[in-house]
Amino acid sequence: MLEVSGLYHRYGKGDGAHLAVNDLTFTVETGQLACIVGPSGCGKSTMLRCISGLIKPTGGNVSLQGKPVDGVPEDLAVVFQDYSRSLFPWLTVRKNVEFPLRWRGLGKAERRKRAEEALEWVNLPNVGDKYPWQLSGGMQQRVSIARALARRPALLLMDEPFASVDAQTRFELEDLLRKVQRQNKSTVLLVTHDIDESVYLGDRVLVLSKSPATIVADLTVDLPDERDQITTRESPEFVSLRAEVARLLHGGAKAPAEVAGG
Ligand SMILES: Nc1ncnc2c1ncn2[C@@H]1O[C@H](COP(=O)(O)OP(=O)(O)OP(=O)(O)O)[C@@H](O)[C@H]1O
Repeated sequence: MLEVSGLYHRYGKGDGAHLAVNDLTFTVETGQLACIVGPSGCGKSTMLRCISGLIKPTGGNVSLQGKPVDGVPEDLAVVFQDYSRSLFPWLTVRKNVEFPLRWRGLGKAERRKRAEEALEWVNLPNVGDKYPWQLSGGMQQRVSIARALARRPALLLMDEPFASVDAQTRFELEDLLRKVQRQNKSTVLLVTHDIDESVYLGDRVLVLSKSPATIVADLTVDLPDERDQITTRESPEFVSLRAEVARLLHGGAKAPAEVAGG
């Protein structure tokens, strides 16, 4: 579904240049929930901006469904951390979810149907007529997720989507995301700096180095598909994987053969 090859990005030129992303190579398969975890400031957002076509990388290639990404692809949706700035406060929740569908040429009835359906997926069937500012932070982020899913994107990119909500809401949103992702067989690439979250959510965890970001490990999360915030997090497999990711993030190297994409 997604192929990233030798991705490299440098901001600026000459003495003031800053290398943010260095030679990233990985793929994400259809229906997979892949998490990328990396230290603060390592270049995660830069990588996502390159993948989403918002910025043109200095080097390397990104392709989605076999087509090179050059500009923002129609088949891609992004959910950002800051839900309060991504929803339009003057539109109702339903209109917010319908909004991107207008540009896909869908008629009014189809837009309405898709918006209602997506709001059901995120357990918000009765808030269509409310405005975003009448909802809690967690509910607003669920609306953002519904808006992204209503487009039925080939790839959903999520940039620290649960970093601005309280711990309890974060757990609820994590479970909701896994449920909806499984149900719709969505392909998701989620970036986080939270080790536990990456292991709990992911089918895979890609670990990034300190700046400039490069991949230090690509780990398969061998946990049961059905996950639970208490029992999964207590399981020996979870604890061991979390320790492995923490070790890698703090500079421990992994054997080259275990690093996907070289
Ligand atoms: N537009 C820009 N111009 C110049 N430098 C930039 C720009 N955007 C980001 N950087 C620099 O590139 C590096 C990586 O930034 P980026 O935001 O991609 O990291 P991040 O891992 O997403 O950070 P965080 O975890 O804090 O969100 C940082 O040193 C940052 O200062």
